[in-house]
Amino acid sequence: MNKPLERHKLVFIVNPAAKNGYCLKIWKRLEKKLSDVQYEVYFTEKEADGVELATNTANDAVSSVLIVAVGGDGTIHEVINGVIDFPHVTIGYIPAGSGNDFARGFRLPANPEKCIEFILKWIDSSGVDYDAGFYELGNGQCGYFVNSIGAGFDAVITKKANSSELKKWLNVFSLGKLIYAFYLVTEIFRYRPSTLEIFVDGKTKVYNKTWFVTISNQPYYGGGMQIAPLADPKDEKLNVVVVHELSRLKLLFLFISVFWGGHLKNKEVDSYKGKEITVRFYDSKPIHADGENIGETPIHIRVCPKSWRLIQNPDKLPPKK
Ligand SMILES: Nc1ncnc2c1ncn2[C@@H]1O[C@H](COP(=O)(O)OP(=O)(O)OP(=O)(O)O)[C@@H](O)[C@H]1O
Repeated sequence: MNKPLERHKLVFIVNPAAKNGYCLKIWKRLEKKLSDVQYEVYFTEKEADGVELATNTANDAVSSVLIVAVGGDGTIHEVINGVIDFPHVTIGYIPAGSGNDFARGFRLPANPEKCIEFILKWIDSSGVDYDAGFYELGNGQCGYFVNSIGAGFDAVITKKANSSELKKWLNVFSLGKLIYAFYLVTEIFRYRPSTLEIFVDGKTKVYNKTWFVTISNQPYYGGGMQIAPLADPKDEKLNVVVVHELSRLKLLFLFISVFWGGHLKNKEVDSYKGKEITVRFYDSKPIHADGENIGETPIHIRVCPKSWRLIQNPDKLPPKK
């Protein structure tokens, strides 16, 4: 007989389309590891299903529930948007997407099988409370993010990558994350940097010829780039990084140094922390939240301290910055 869990009801929300359909194969392998555990599983069928399934699961649960998202950063983004501030919900995550920056930033195992073992090992622990960010666009559209928000050039790259046929082919060889590098090189000659006005906790800063600004809860985005090495999802602040006034060639080199966080040494890169941020470009620019395109600037953002809980190895938390 399947073993009932002590603390939690266990529910999986699987995006079979993540990693261009490879996620479903990953799930079939994971099922074998769950043969003596009681659980429910739901599959997303289209965009935003993850939000609805997570909210319904939280509303239906009579007591503590562990909701495990299986997919990429878009899937965990949707699941957390569905259950933020539900005190009886704990989140688990199994990385089965192309980029998997959430797993990197929150120090979860990169291998899906290792990750399910990890979740089953820590399932009856209390979990760890983390911050999220809340955003609101000029048109009133709003939501939460757990990795980062980016406005400007990086959102252009994300937009291209998300609708790319090439990404499907790269995913066949597990190289899907290279898509960001590809569009970085092709779009750098088209993009026009412009003036950014940013309000952080009551102070205003203006940057000329700005390529992009990111507001991060954890350090990684774009498939392993350490854009905000100082971001800490437990410090009740968000990390702003502005890249401005540099040549196209220097920007290319800067993106290489982003993989180890070396870009912060450049005078054209400004990094600081804040709790409440408004971003306005003189001409409106696209925005992504956790790698999903959400609209255009202006955008207002604030930190939501300790607003969701993650199943985590208490000895291996993201380092304090
Ligand atoms: N059944 C489905 N068919 C098509 N799209 C879906 C389905 N279920 C969810 N989606 C959408 O798939 C999108 C991408 O999912 P996700 O980000 O998890 O995978 P990925 O793009 O492969 O990974 P990553 O974001 O880590 O690169 C999400 O925006 C989600 O709304």
